[in-house]
Amino acid sequence: MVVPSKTPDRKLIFGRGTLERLTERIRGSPEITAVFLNVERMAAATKKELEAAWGVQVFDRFTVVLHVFRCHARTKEARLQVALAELPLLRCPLPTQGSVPVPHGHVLPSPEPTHFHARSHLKSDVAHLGGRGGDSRHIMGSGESFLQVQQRLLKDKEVKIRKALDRLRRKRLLLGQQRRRREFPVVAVVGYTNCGKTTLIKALTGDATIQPRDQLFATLDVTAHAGRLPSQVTVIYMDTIGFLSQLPHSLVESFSATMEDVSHSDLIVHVRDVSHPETELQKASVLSALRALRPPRPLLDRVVEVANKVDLVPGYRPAEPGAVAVSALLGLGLEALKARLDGAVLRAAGRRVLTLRVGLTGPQLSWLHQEATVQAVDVRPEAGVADVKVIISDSAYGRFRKLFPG
Ligand SMILES: Nc1nc2c(ncn2[C@@H]2O[C@H](COP(=O)(O)OP(=O)(O)OP(=O)(O)O)[C@@H](O)[C@H]2O)c(=O)[nH]1
Ligand SMILES: [Mg+2]
Repeated sequence: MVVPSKTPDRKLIFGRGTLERLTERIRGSPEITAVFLNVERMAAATKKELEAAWGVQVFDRFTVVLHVFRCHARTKEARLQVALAELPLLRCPLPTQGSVPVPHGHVLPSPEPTHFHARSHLKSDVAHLGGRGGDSRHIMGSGESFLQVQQRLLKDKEVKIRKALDRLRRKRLLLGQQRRRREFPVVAVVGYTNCGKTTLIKALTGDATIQPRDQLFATLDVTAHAGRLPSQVTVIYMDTIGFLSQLPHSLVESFSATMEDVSHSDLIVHVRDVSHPETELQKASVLSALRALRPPRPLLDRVVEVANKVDLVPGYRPAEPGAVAVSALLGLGLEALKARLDGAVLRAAGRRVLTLRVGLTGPQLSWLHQEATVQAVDVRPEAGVADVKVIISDSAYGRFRKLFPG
């Protein structure tokens, strides 16, 4: 049964007739224990009204995604980001069962800084104040209404969370700088949630500690894993949070700090689940979210497209010319991908892999050993030359040509 809906920010999501049909269907189906409405946000009043009419809990995208995020948040940063995203939920008047009148001279409990399960704790902070949600009664002596106190507590909490996030962000920035100083190129692996980013990184690095899972938003923290490319260059793969189309705005904002890392990477790899019926839509949604991060132009122009899960699509051929088809799970196409990454990473770093023919008696060979990374030397004594495979920066190559013309 497909029914038309109005825009989510209007108080009514359904027309009267549709609502009646839905109510009849839901009330008549005891197996329905909850209803998910595919709208970004529902007004608190709408939610209450629908729950009263249907007798089951009703969820929107925001609450479901937030719940998934909360279940998967492991690091302090992820938990803080979830807490920050949760705050708008608390801004609606809170339910008030069991609240007590304000005792004379009651001192406001200050919000507990280490608790970030915002809803329950804040609810109890505020419940101490008593009164009905939205009540404009003044609290003795303070000159503030219930609503004002509630807003102030929430604001305090927000400031605290933002400060804590900021501290973590600065720490991460420092780590990023250290990483850059060590000069390992960073490859950011991005894609729609559940497309196989974590599985791919596991396959590329052989890191046995990585755990891909068949869940949305299994990865909620940016993690780094070292791997080696055929040119022997070591790169850091960055596993990132999956994208989801129409992700609620406040969630996007909360997690944008994490995604800043993507803008600071040397190369972006975009993984797609080509077995998914909505793979094209997912691609469009990821690319537009990526553009919104405003990464440097060259980074965006060099995105390597990976078509994953080809094992599920017999006879798959990538539609776009540059895409590399792989099965991260079965390990298909990984060598071709590594070769592509090798070229792209070196190009991003202003380096290239070249095979140069040099004379055995001249100074070129020792010059190359000094100024470039020599990977292989193939000596041809009969011709008095050697073919030298090197990774060389564009500028060093320019000097080489100048010093040893011809
Ligand atoms: N058949 C098949 N399944 C795959 C392939 N790659 C990944 N999967 C499965 O897809 C599911 C999601 O994989 P993950 O690697 O966790 O996906 P992710 O993109 O990291 O997901 P999030 O972290 O939630 O955004 C897992 O069940 C994987 O086993 C593949 O090439 N073929
Ligand atoms: Mg993952």
